[in-house]
Amino acid sequence: MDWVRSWRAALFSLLEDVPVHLRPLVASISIDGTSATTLIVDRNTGEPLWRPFLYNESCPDALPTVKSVAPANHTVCSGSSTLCKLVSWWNIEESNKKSALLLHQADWLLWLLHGKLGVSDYNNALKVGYDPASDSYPPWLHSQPYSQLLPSVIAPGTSIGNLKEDIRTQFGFHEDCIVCAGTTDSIAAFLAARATQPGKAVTSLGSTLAIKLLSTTRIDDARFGVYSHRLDDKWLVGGASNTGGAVLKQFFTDEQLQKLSEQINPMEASPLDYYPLKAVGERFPVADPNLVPRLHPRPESDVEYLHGILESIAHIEATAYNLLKDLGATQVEEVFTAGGGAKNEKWTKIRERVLGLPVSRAKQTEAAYGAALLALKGAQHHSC
Ligand SMILES: Nc1ncnc2c1ncn2[C@@H]1O[C@H](COP(=O)(O)OP(=O)(O)O)[C@@H](O)[C@H]1O
Ligand SMILES: O=C(CO)[C@H](O)[C@H](O)COP(=O)(O)O
Repeated sequence: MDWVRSWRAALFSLLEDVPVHLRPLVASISIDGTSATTLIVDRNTGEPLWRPFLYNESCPDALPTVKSVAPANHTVCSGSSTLCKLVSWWNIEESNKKSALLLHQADWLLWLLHGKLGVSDYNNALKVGYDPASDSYPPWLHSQPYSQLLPSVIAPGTSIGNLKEDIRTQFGFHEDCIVCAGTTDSIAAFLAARATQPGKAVTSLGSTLAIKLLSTTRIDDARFGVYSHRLDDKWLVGGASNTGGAVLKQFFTDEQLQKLSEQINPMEASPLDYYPLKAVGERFPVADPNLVPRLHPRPESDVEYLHGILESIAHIEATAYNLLKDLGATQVEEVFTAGGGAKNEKWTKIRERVLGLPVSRAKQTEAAYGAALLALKGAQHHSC
């Protein structure tokens, strides 16, 4: 799979999809990307020098080096962190080190639109080691030879520049249309839910299960895959589990999920106890690269099987929220749901019972809506 080509093609096909009469009205554009999806590109041309490292890839070979330079239990001390991907590349690459630049998926796609190479945002840059509290790369990272690859970092939603002229004229966008720094996919989902009070949380039930709780305290603990993203003057505390919709997809189509779910009684606890994963390895609330999926015994009834999987994922979610409480985050009061799993009302009821909290579908469940809100913020700020 040529990921980079397909991402570029998807971006331009989306621009094509904007109705022609609306294009001149677009004031601002932003993009969210999958967190820790990492590209090493040529700093002059922007062309990839290496295949992209995907968000869920692990580079355990780099972990000892990273642990030797980073503070204990720092977010980068996980095999799937962006920094481990960078160090892994640095250790195997011979020739292109001087001309290389690191970008995240959203940074690179935004660069295609604004043309200024080397800009990231402090959400995407967290897992490469950027410190959003001091708004800088820490000295332990700056002193490493591979720090020369790090992009400059600005706040999500900040205007980077105007939409490139060739794209503007090709598609008919306005000459004042700006391109703003983006964020990660699950932060965009949080923004889409418009949860603004500490104690409000968003669980993204997409291919994976990502949790974000708005907290006044910051918590980072790689032992459990817990980290905090900055959201203005507060913290989005949470983590991402490898469980989620991708596991459901292995067994059921979306139509089957809908039909089978209708037959589940969500008030009844399933006796089945699974740890649903697509492959070996978990990030949060247990950080264990060797955790083995548990999806057996499989009952004859597909309804019972699905009930067991949905309930088991709800238990992982409950463990995650309890862990955040134990580590000192603001107490969770209410959970909104985003992503493909948000439409499953039976699952919402199961989760409400297991979590002991009010759970509802977010008004906007698409991360792209959150990216659009960031673009709006950028446009408003730009015009002031
Ligand atoms: N009715 C449903 N109940 C639970 N999960 C569902 C349902 N319909 C779709 N899904 C799951 O939603 C996931 C897709 O959600 P989406 O947010 O688009 O994922 P991604 O994280 O890949 O963007 C699929 O993995 C699918 O199994
Ligand atoms: O698993 C994921 C990819 O779908 C999560 O969305 C991602 O890892 C969450 O990262 P972040 O908290 O940095 O947004």
